[in-house]
Amino acid sequence: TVPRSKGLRDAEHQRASRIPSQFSQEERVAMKESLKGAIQIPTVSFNPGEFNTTALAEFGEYMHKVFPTVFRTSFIQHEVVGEYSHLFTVQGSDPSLQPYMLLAHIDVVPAPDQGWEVPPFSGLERDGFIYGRGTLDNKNSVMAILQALELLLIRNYIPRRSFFIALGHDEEIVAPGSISAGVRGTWGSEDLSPPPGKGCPARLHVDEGSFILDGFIPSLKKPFAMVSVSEKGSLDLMMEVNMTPGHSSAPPKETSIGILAAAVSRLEQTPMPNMFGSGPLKMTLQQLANEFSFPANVIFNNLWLFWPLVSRLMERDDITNALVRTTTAVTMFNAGIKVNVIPPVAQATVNFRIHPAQTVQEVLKLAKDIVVDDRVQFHVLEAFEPLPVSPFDDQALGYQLIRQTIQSVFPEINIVAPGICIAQTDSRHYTNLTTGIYRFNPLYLQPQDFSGIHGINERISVQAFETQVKFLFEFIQNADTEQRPVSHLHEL
Ligand SMILES: CCCCCCCC/C=C\CCCCCCCC(=O)N[C@@H](CCC(N)=O)C(=O)O
Ligand SMILES: [Zn+2]
Ligand SMILES: [Zn+2]
Repeated sequence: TVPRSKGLRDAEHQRASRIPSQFSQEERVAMKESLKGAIQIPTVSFNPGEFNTTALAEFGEYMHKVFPTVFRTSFIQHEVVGEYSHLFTVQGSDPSLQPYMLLAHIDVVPAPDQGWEVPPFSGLERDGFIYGRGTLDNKNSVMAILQALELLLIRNYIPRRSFFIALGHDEEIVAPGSISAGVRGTWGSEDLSPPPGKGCPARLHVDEGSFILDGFIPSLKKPFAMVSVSEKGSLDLMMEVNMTPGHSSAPPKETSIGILAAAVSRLEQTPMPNMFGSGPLKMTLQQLANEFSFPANVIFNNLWLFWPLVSRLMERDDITNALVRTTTAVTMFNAGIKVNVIPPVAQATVNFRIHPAQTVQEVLKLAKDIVVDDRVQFHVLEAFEPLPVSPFDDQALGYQLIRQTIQSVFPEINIVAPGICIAQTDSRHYTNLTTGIYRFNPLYLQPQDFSGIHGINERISVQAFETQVKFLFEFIQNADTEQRPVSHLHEL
């Protein structure tokens, strides 16, 4: 008999053992209640080393409670890393298949009650939405990943391809990241080659960092899925002015506050150069070109001619502006000790998000050239370069797995395009592990929803969360493909 081709056997195997992503009403109610419970635990991270450790510990116990099958399955190893991060190793039946990693984070940014329609840690459901800090960034992913795995295990699923689930507790802190440090600790130090029996380090990461984008570009009526294949760099710059304090009844021409305020104002009034045309954005727009209505479709199909117009139009909106340049955000200003004392010191912190066409050093020099005042001292608090672009061609197995799952779970979406994450994610800590780092949250995002991320009234629809669980339920099974990276195939 003629042996079946591996591909055919693989497809047949996939179909034969496929578990349909259909959930009972009881399971659907349980999953949304589990998310609500997660939101109610205030796992806030404030500054390096400043976390709500009580809440983080409570969250660890909560996961055991709502996902019992995950924790009692023999081929799943659970490790606590850095006291409050969690690393799950799900051992597949075919150790020859390179594993992948699903990333999410447990911690959330603070959320003062002010402006919220419901208390930010209530997890209340209103009009089909679950409200709360972390519903989009990023407890939805934490809970969806574990929920999908729990539902698969209940249905006697055994993965063929191993995978890791890394749930960090300090993603919102701009710092080395405990879970990635913990992964290094688990798998070995620098080269991240694991000790024997630990399996290969992951070759594909899926993390937060993009969505199915709906309504972000005028004249693009249809939503499209943008998979972030890179992310911007970041520079946290503290500027400081020191002066001799004194009695405010005889003030100098300029105080430290006045000098620094003028410097900060110059930075705000002098945007960094528009870098449109370099980086993933142009690829994103070229893939979208035919989705635009006339005359936009002509413009986006001829960016060689119309790029000056497009780059100017993208500057008008804060979010698309973030795609074409390094952004400058003055986020902190501290000065003054008393109303009748000349302030001895003024400090301001500026958060730059660096466009992939620039480097930390270039931005630092540009900032100094804009400030042009030797009385202003520059202190770099934290900085990292824009990330490399992950492969997204037809041979990039990781990207294609995501695309395949998007098309099966969101059949109405006919464009999946590579893009760049305008924010940062923990995935940057894994660049020495793999080139296959992708950022995608399988849910629709509209501009008004984006304002909830780190803002007020962050919320996710019950339907969107259920679909996110479905996506992961499908993705984990899709990853069981036997396809292996061969010479012309990128590693996972
Ligand atoms: C051409 C199409 C238009 C594209 C519009 C993009 C819309 C925005 C989409 C996604 C943005 C991602 C936001 C979610 C991820 C945020 C992750 C986060 O908050 N990270 C923090 C932590 C930083 C760190 N760990 O160092 C941050 O970025 O500050
Ligand atoms: Zn996040
Ligand atoms: Zn965040």
